[in-house]
Amino acid sequence: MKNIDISIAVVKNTQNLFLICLRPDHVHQGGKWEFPGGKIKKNESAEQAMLRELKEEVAITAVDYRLLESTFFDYGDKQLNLNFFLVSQFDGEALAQEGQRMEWVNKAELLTYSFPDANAAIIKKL
Ligand SMILES: Nc1nc2c([nH]c(=O)n2[C@H]2C[C@H](O)[C@@H](COP(=O)(O)OP(=O)(O)OP(=O)(O)O)O2)c(=O)[nH]1
Ligand SMILES: [Mg+2]
Repeated sequence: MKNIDISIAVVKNTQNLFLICLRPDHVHQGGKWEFPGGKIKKNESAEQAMLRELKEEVAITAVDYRLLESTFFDYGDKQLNLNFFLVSQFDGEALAQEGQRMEWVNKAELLTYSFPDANAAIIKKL
């Protein structure tokens, strides 16, 4: 099976809080918390996908951002290439667009939430 390309936005606000959302139960890695993001579409760059997913899922526009890490992770049922961006400035107010639970949490709180295994390394580095 082909690897699936994913873009993820780690959004940090001016109070050093991170934006996280709860994945619905029925999806891959359901019931885990996540950073907004999703699959990169055909003919789209990792950056474009990150910008699109942020708008679609939480209605904000990234202004200042950089690629933190691109990494491969094998879940057994799915193989992913994940591109993690750190968004340090954005326009708009984050609002969950898909009815998902959404929270702003500090670094210490972040460590107490359950994330997909692919996130462990990046969360340690934040
Ligand atoms: N959004 C997000 N996905 C993550 C994270 N960590 C992680 O392993 N994943 C995995 C879970 C999924 O297999 C994949 C993301 O796909 P997704 O379900 O969000 O895709 P999407 O937004 O395009 O959703 P859809 O339109 O296909 O329903 O990456 C994370 O922090 N955020
Ligand atoms: Mg998504």
